[in-house]
Amino acid sequence: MASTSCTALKVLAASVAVANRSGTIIRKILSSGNLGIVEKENKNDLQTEADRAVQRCIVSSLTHQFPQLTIIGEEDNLNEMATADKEYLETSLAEEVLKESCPAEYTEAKESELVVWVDPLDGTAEFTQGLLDHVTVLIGLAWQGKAIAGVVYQPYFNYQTPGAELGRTLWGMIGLGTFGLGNTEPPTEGNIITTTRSHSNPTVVDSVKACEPTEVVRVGGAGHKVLLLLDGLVHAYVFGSPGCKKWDTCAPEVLLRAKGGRLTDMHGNDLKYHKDVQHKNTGGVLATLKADHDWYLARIPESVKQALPETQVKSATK
Ligand SMILES: Nc1ncnc2c1ncn2[C@@H]1O[C@H](COP(=O)(O)O)[C@@H](OP(=O)(O)O)[C@H]1O
Ligand SMILES: [Mg+2]
Ligand SMILES: [Mg+2]
Ligand SMILES: [Mg+2]
Repeated sequence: MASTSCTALKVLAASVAVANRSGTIIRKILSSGNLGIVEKENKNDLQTEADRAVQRCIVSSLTHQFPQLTIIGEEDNLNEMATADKEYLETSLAEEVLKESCPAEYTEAKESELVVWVDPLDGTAEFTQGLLDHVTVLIGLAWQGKAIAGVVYQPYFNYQTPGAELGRTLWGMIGLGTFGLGNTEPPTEGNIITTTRSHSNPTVVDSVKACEPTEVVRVGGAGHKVLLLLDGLVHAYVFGSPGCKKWDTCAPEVLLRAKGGRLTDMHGNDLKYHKDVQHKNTGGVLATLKADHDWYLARIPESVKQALPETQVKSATK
């Protein structure tokens, strides 16, 4: 099989398997009733036992199988202990990924050149408030500074539909496509914009307003907001703030771009995912699937752009 010699596809297959395993961990912790909530930088920046356990699971599982990867996760101080964490070791590879052929441009990508951006639980604020379908697990793979593959796992998809299967896995690779989706056609009328529910500020408000929405959908999670685009429920995701990080955007960006969409900062620049890049997406986030991305870019006020400088990379050669 062509895929067996493609490291990027193998790492993606392992990421899909471990993302599925993460769902079991998150659901078990929520049903235990003890979320172990910790405030990080401020009261709007929370971490739960699910964030910690899932990061340990993902980092230990990927490190065990691919020791030369660079893995950068949201939750600090967990990576070292994760290598010794046998409880959470997931070593399977997702067959549905392995059966695909590696796009020619990635056959040369070496394990030591791949950077994996991990958000063990995106939408933590909403998770603690019981808005469970806002939660996703995000694992994105970057090579030569570009997002090339990723998985978005939504552990509580369908949780309000009795009898329906709980959870869904969406994965993709640039050049291969996005898998696990249904309808992606946007609403035929209006200009529906999704943005943050729990991290708003004046530049967030100004950028949304300038894009002339007919409706604003305020929900949690960068992953969840990109799923709204991919499910054809909104036209654009507009976030005029430096609060989102590379682990929030890497995997969702792949799923969008592999379907022909775009995800840029507020200046229209592509985001960079080199291992030594600044973690914050300082230029904000603008994402579209079928809508005219440049139309939204043209409406972002100069004052917002000035407040959101482009992200710096220490060395763009890695
Ligand atoms: N001002 C801010 N401070 C900290 N994190 C922020 C932030 N703005 C956005 N984020 C992070 O970006 C992600 C999407 O934010 P939002 O749901 O508000 O759109 C969340 O990821 P996590 O839930 O993984 O921490 C959130 O924490
Ligand atoms: Mg967080
Ligand atoms: Mg996040
Ligand atoms: Mg998170």
